[in-house]
Formats: sequence, structure tokens, C-alpha cells
Amino acid sequence: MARYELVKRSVALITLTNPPVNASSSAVRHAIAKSMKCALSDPEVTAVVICGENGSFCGGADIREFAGPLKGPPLVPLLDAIEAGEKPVVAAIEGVALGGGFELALVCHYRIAHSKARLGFPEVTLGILPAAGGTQRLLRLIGIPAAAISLKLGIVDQVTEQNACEVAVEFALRAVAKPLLSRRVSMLTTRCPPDLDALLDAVTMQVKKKAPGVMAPLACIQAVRAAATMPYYKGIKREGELMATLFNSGQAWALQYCFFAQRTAGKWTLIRSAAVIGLGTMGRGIAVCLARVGISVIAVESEKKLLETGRQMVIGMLERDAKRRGVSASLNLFKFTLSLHDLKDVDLVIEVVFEDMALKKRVFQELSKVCRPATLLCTNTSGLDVDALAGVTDRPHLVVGMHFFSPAHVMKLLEVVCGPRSSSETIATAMSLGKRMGKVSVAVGNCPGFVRNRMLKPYIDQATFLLEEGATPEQIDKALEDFGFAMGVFRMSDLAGLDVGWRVRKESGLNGSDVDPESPPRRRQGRRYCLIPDMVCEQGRFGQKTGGGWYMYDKRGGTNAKPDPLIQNLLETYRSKYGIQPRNISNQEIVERCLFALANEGFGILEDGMAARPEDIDVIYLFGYGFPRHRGGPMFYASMVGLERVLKRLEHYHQAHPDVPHLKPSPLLKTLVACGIPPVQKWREHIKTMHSHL
Ligand SMILES: CCCCCCCC(=O)CC(=O)SCCNC(=O)CCNC(=O)[C@H](O)C(C)(C)COP(=O)(O)OP(=O)(O)OC[C@H]1O[C@@H](n2cnc3c(N)ncnc32)[C@H](O)[C@@H]1OP(=O)(O)O
Ligand SMILES: NC(=O)C1=CN([C@@H]2O[C@H](COP(=O)(O)OP(=O)(O)OC[C@H]3O[C@@H](n4cnc5c(N)ncnc54)[C@H](O)[C@@H]3O)[C@@H](O)[C@H]2O)C=CC1
Repeated sequence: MARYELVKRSVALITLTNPPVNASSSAVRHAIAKSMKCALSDPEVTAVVICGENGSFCGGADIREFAGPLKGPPLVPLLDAIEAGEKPVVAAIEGVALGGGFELALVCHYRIAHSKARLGFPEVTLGILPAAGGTQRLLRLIGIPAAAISLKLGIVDQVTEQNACEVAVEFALRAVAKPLLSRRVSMLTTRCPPDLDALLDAVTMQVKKKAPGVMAPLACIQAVRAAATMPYYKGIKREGELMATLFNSGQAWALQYCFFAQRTAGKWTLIRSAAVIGLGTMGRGIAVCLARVGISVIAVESEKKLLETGRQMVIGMLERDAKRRGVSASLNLFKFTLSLHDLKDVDLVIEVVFEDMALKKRVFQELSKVCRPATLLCTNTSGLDVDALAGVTDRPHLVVGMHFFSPAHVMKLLEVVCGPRSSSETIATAMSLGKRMGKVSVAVGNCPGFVRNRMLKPYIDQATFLLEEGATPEQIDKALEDFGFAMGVFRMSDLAGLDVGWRVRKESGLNGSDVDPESPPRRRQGRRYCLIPDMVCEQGRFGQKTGGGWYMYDKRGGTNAKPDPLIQNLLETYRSKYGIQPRNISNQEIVERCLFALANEGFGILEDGMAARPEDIDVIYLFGYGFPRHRGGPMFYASMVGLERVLKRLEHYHQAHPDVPHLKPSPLLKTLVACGIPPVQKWREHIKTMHSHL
């Protein structure tokens, strides 16, 4: 519910993690209390930054908890303790800081807000008032006749267009030596106009006229009067008394009921029940994603033993997930079966069996027979033709790809693969189901590899070509990690498992018995091909899961990657076998070749109409491959480097490696350069004229 980490050696970063709005539930309050204790007692820590995950600081108290008895640490003492602490605490506000979230920001000694952040006390709309010192502190900070803009009012210390958390960390480092006394808002005196009584009377009149009979706004005015006329400790007591009256009033219950009713009414959904076929690596995670949002799930396996294993795994995952979120596991939503006939009434099916077209076709034919005519049929294939599957059903318009990424219950990205016959309603339903499951859904076209994996191929290819030419996995990874990736390409491949790509290459005739014996060395299907990844796999090295891949690990499943002399040997033998003279390769070349090849494929995808706009590609890479957010995504990065330069460098590299088609600049890149290099947001205008599959 809150992540605690040390950044820049001495700043404790506390990240609230309670999606969707990081409401301060009892579990979140508990985690804040624990993290603050840690930060204040650790001599290494000199300052603290509090932020929220997923672009939202904190949406206030968890309103769902208002119905039951107060659990977890009460907010007022928790907030008072933060303010009284001897280390500077900086709030990094993105998205919303509302209600209790704003109160949390007010006890921090400094506030850094993104320019689009929204701060405020919407409590009156829930029939209550900010009762964790909010009325008392805000008034002390801005005075009674408050104006309009938070920076001018002095609510925030800095407004930024950048990542608020990063700015706050730098700010915190500078705040370390400064005195904290004047930063404790509760110690300030409220600035009052001389005619306070007249002002409050006039506001009372206005409120009574505008909202006759409504209690909360009037209570707020009384709290304001307390802030103006009483010392903090008395003011907060008054605030608490007013809250107690409101909290137990029918008005508060009614208004809170309206809040949820409004959201429930908006939740008209086609999907109440779903089926998942195949409980392997992906199927389990997908089943958990569905159940997490209250959809009943029928889970299907092919054999009794596998069904039992799948069941155990799903239950374990659900229980761990529920524990982490402080809710009870929704086991009753599940039914496990071996028979597809049990799926006759479900609203949607997600097929997650082996990546085998013949098998998937058999499953889709069968589904076509057993499911009611309106059931949506989805596939999690990572690259097979969705339309070929649609073609074997009686309802091609209801067939769509829902491409999750591993681990499916964790990874945010969902590619919704639109076949040429998928109807708009089918696509919209899959997109909205993705959103409901908390995914970032992006509609993509039906081409081999779709968007993420199609782009990944040239990126990985470049990395392996660089190995042939003289680089090492650790050198390439270091260059990419310095660029901003959490993991370079080889560490990432070891994490994902090398066998998947190996199987795909075999199936596409790139290695194994199907290879044309006449193929010249290091060439396949008319283009350059690096054999090193296949050689690594042939040694049973599939990455972390086998204890070795591009690196060695202390054990199977280990995560601590160490350079492996065996790989070094393999590279040297390979180079001498094929007469390659290793050369020194600069980090610049590594970054350019990997990233420009990635972006170049992105231009190709836009041109083919397989993604609707560059923003979609960037979002896919941010959420589906950990592309460094501060670089904006591969397409935005290309625009920042300058399209002309990207074009020139690609031309240069393509000239040096003419047998690598991925380095040949895409026609769209050339068009954009020719038409004056529009900013990324305007590329769409130049793509519109081309054929879109979306
Ligand atoms: C005696 C001492 C006692 C101490 C008492 C301490 C006093 C307090 O601490 C008082 C409080 O904070 S009361 C809460 C104040 N905060 C609010 O009123 C914000 C309410 N939320 C919003 O305005 C919008 O959701 C928001 C603007 C945040 C986002 O809008 P969107 O349109 O993007 O999204 P929604 O569809 O509205 O919401 C998404 C899902 O989140 C749920 N949710 C939102 N805010 C929540 C909240 N504060 N608590 C619990 N659930 C919340 C919302 O219900 C929706 O859920 P689903 O429908 O299931 O998806
Ligand atoms: N593993 C990954 O990282 C990703 C995989 N995918 C795709 O998801 C699909 C599944 O992949 P994984 O979960 O990794 O495979 P897996 O091998 O872990 O699981 C497949 C499961 O399907 C079951 N199965 C096979 N035939 C069946 C049938 N007729 N009825 C019911 N169950 C059946 C198998 O017993 C097995 O448990 C593939 O299409 C794959 O390309 C997509 C994204 C990522």
C-alpha cells in the first residue's frame, strides 16, 4: 500500500500504492506510519518525499471504509507526527491531492505540484468536512480571503511541468539544512481580515440561500471561524466535533451513497462472466485480472492434473493479491472445468492455449459451436493471425485479440488486436474490459508480432549484431541502462526467458531442421542473421529460470546477473569461426542502432496503419517494455533527437549494413523530414492519408 525506498543515497521516497486514486485506506495509513518511522529513525535518511503511484498523489480517505468502524491508525495523530518530524518532508503532487490527500500534503514541509495537479477539499460533497486538520492548516497557510491560484496563495512551493517526484527529490536534498519551524503550517497564525465576522456572516447567508438545509458547508464556515480565532490545538478539536456531528448524519450517508451510486450507474457492462482456456503462465494471470474486478470466471484445462495445478496456482495468486490489497479473495467467482460445454452462457472467452495455430483453430471451432451467438471470442496469441482464427468461427465480427504481457496480473499493457472483421463494438468492449481490469489498453492492427513484439525484433537484432561485431552483453546493457532503461536488452531477455524467441525462430524456419541448407553463413531468408541466441539456447540456457542465459545467476530463478566467461568464450569462438575482427564499439553507436532501429520499425507500423498514432506506440513501450518515461517513448525520443538526424544516422548504418533491412529508413520518416519535421502530435495528419487498419 506504500513503497519505501532510498533514492539519491539519503532521500526516503514513500510512494502510495492503492489504485486507482491511492485513497488513504487503513492499510495505506498503516504503511505511511511504518515508512515514516523508518525514515525518521534511519541516520542515512536526511529528507523524505511522499508521492503517489500512477500519476495520482492521493484521492483522500477511502470512502468505502466510512461504512464500517475506524480501522488502522487514525489520520490526525499520523499527520501531526509527520509535521512535527525533524527531517524535511516534501509532497510530490501529481494528479489529485484531495481531502485527506490534501491534508497529507499540508503537513509536509514543502509541496511540489505538477501544473496539472488538482488540490482541494471536496468533503462537503460527501456531507462531511476535512477533519484531519485540513480546515485549520489551510487557513493558516493562505489566510481567510483566499484568492485563486495555489502557487500565488502559497499552497505549493513549486509548480513543475516535469515529473513532480523527481523534482521533489532534488528539492528535498536542497531543503536538508534549512530550519523547519516556519514550515510547520499548524504553527502559523491565520491571516484574517478586520471584518471577519461580517465576511463569515455574508458567506453563511450565501450558503444558506444556495444550499438550503445542507449541513456540511455551514460546518465548514464554523471550522474556518475556529481557525481564525483559536490556537491550532483548540481549532482541531472544534474541527473534530463538527466532523463527528456531520459524520453520523443522514446527510453524509446520503451524499456518500450518491457518490458511489453515480459511479455504479455508469458501469453498464456487457461482460459479467468470462472463460479462460488454458491455465499456463498467461492464463492464470488473466483469470486473476478478471476475477479482481468481479467477473465470474470459468477456467478450462485439457487434463485433470493440469486443471488441479492451475487451480492451485490461481487460488494462491488470488489470495496473495487480495492480501496485498487488503480485501478478501474472490474465490467464489471461479469454476474449474475440463469441458468447453460449460462455456455456453459466458459473455466472453479468452483463449490462452499453446501458440499453435492448428490447436487454436480447433478451440475456436469448438467455441463457435458451444457458446451462445453473442459471446465474444478473444485470443491471447502473441503473434498469430487473429483473422485466421476469426475465419473458422460463425462470428468473425466478435473475434478480437486481447494480448496481455507476462506476468499478466502485473503488467499494465494490453494490446487489443483488431482483425479486419472485428466489429467496432467488439473492439470497444475489449478496450473497456481492459480499462476495467486496470490495464492501459491500446488498439493495434493484426500484423505479425502486433506492435510491441514487432518493434522488439529489430531492437534485439541490433543488440545481437553488436555482439557479433565486438560488444559484450554487459557493455550493451550498460549503455541502454545509462540511457534510462531499468534493464538492458540482455538482462531483460534473461528475465523474460530466451526459449520463447527460440521457439518462434524455429517455427519461422530461421533455425533448426527447416533452414535451407544452401543459406550462406549468418544469413537467413535473404537477410543478416545472428546465430548466437540460438547457440545460447542450445546449451539449455534460457535465462534466469535455468540459472543462466546471457549472464550467470547464483541459482535457478536468481536475479543477480553476473558476466559469464562461458558467454565470453562463445563470442570469441563464434567471431573467429566466421572471421569477424572484433572492434571497439562506442555507447553512442549502441544506443543509436538499438533505438533508431526500434523507432524506425515504429514509423513502419504507423505507415502500415497498424497503430493509429505515435502516442499509442509510445504508450505501448512505456507500459509494455519499461521504456524510460523521461524519454517519452521511442517515437517521442526520435522527435527529440530530431528526425533529420535519425534519418541521417539510419542511412549511415544501413549503408554500413545493407543486409539489415530494419536499418533502412522508413518512407514515413522520410516524408516527415521532407514536410518540415512536424512535432510528434502532428504526425497523425501525415499518416491519415495512408491506409489505416484501425
Ligand atoms: C475523526 C477523524 C476522521 C478523519 C477523517 C479524515 C477526513 C478525510 O480524510 C476526508 C476525506 O478525505 S473524504 C474523501 C475526499 N476525497 C474525495 O471526495 C475524492 C473523491 N473522488 C473523486 O472526486 C474522483 O474519484 C477523482 C477526482 C479522485 C477521480 O475521478 P475519475 O473520474 O478519474 O475516477 P472515478 O470514476 O471518480 O473514480 C475511480 C474509482 O475510484 C474510486 N474512488 C475515487 N475516490 C475514492 C475515494 N476517496 N475512496 C474510495 N474510492 C474512491 C471510485 O469509486 C471509482 O471506483 P470504481 O467505480 O470501483 O472504479
Ligand atoms: N508466456 C508469455 O510471455 C506470453 C504468452 N502469450 C501467448 O499466450 C498463450 C499461452 O502462452 P503461455 O501461457 O506462456 O503457455 P503455457 O504453455 O504456459 O500454457 C498453455 C496452457 O494451455 C493449456 N492447453 C493446451 N491446450 C489446451 C486445450 N485444448 N484446452 C485447454 N487448455 C489447453 C496447456 O495445458 C497449458 O497449461 C500463447 O498463445 C502465447 O503465445 C502472450 C503473451 C506473453
